[in-house]
Amino acid sequence: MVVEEVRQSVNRDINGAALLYSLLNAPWLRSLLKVYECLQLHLTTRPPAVLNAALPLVPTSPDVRELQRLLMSPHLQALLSAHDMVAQKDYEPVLPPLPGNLPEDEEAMRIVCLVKNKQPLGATIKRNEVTGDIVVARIIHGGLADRSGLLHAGDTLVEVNGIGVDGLDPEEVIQILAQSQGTIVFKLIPISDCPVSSQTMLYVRAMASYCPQQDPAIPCADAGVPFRKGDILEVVDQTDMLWWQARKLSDHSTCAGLIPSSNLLRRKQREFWWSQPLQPHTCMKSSSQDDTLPIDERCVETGKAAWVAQSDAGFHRSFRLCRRKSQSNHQPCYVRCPASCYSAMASPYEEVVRYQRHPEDRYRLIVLMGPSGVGVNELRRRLIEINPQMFQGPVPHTTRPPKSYEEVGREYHFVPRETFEQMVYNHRFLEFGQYKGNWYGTSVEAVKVVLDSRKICVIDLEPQVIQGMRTHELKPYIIFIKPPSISQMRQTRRSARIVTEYYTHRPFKEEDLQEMEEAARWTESQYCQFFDHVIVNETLQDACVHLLTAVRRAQDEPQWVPASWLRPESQS
Ligand SMILES: Nc1ncnc2c1ncn2[C@@H]1O[C@H](COP(=O)(O)OP(=O)(O)OP(=O)(O)O)[C@@H](O)[C@H]1O
Repeated sequence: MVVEEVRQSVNRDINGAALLYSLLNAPWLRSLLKVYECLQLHLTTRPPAVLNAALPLVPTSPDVRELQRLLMSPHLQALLSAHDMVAQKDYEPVLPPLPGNLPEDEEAMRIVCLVKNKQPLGATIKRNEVTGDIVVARIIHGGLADRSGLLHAGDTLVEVNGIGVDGLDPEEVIQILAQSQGTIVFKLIPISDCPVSSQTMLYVRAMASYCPQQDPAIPCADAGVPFRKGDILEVVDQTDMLWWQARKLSDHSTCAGLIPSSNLLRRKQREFWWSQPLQPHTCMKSSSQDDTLPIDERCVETGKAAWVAQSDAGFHRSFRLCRRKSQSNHQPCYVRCPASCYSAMASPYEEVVRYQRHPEDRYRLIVLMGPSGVGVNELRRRLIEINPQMFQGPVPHTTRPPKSYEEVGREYHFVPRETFEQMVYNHRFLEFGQYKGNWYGTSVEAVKVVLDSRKICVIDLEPQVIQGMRTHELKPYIIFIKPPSISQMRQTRRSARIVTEYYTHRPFKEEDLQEMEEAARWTESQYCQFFDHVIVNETLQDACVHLLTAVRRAQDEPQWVPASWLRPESQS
């Protein structure tokens, strides 16, 4: 502009010196030059802080330099720019204008507009039995209505999308809601005392399965959360005595749903149990009644050759009850027992917490379980063989006299019968049984000895003993070894040998495979809630790798465990 002005002045033949003088004296040019000088100065020297509060912002401070660096980093710049984009966005659709015919007592009314997207509304309604009004019964945690913060349980509906709900059934109101597209406009009388939400953050493991679609008592089946035994649930609201709100951890859903409260589920379990035909609980029968059955000494004895050879490696063929039934007419107890003869009725939800073993803590006990013949012993043996310095089995107790090649405390702890009985009386055995007049058992102390020696104790147990061994002392990590499909077993078990009742090894027969599959299915249906991990034993090599990985995870990664294990006063 200056140049242009001078050019025009020259064209008009005006005294150039006078013009230049007046130009340089022009206040705007002087100001401009001052600004320029200041900028030049600040390029070389940093400005001092004007206020004391601004002192920490002087760029020489390392904090400020770091902040500057952080703010300049591309991902933060991207975040800020994303924020700006969102902040400037005009949201669609535009809500309709408020209805003109607002009632006189508009103070008591509230107009709520919600934009319906693909999610359900997340609220249930019911009729107030006394007044006949349609009221909001429940707001589902994390749902559309909850996130709006505008609807509350107890609000009385007056209109939905301009249609008065007076005299309508809740089902008819639901129809209006279901048919509405885009926005839903509620006219409602808000509840006077908005109840304080009693949101809890409780994690539980379901000990029973639940299907809302099959429960006629649930207030709204669509709002129900189906779950299976063993699922971890995050309970977010226990306000209602009967229906809690929870979400399944595996669902990654933000919206919760309805689950029966602990008391209600227990009641449902009991009702289900009583509705079942009466069946004898053969699993409760004392094993000592029949000396030929309770313990199959083949399980204890047949591994003898391998055992002695490998005892340096710390491997014992473990002691187990009733692994392979004899040729008697006894049915295995699982055929007769109703599914509900276990503890789910006592506490259908088990409170759980995330537990990560501290490197200084004892290792968690590793428990392998599986139907007879599936390969539990084989996998245990291989695991110990891989690293005998790390893995070890507990030494069992017996009342039988030692054999010539046996060493006290190596193969067995040989104890008198009275001692054994005293140990039984004091609940010192995880598992015990009798065979041919002698008692055998695996004691808690034997397991603790291994754990105290900073080794990982690997043991195989029958599922019936799960309840008793789930203690904070042992913190067992239970791995279920599952058979693959029968056709895969036919392939993989071609050269495998099954231990039979006559001290012999013979090839697997078709009925062995079927029995194994059936037993696995039954065990899983009854006990899957206790399984921390399941390994399908198709090929031994793969199963071994999976087992090693699972054992490492159990010791080094966070796992869900019963909350009672971590309470110091726990007597679990
Ligand atoms: N994945 C597999 N592939 C081939 N053979 C296998 C596999 N797993 C196990 N076996 C073989 O099957 C036979 C039975 O295994 P194992 O003795 O470990 O069974 P178990 O589960 O301990 O049952 P039990 O206590 O009744 O003996 C063994 O000969 C074993 O080597």
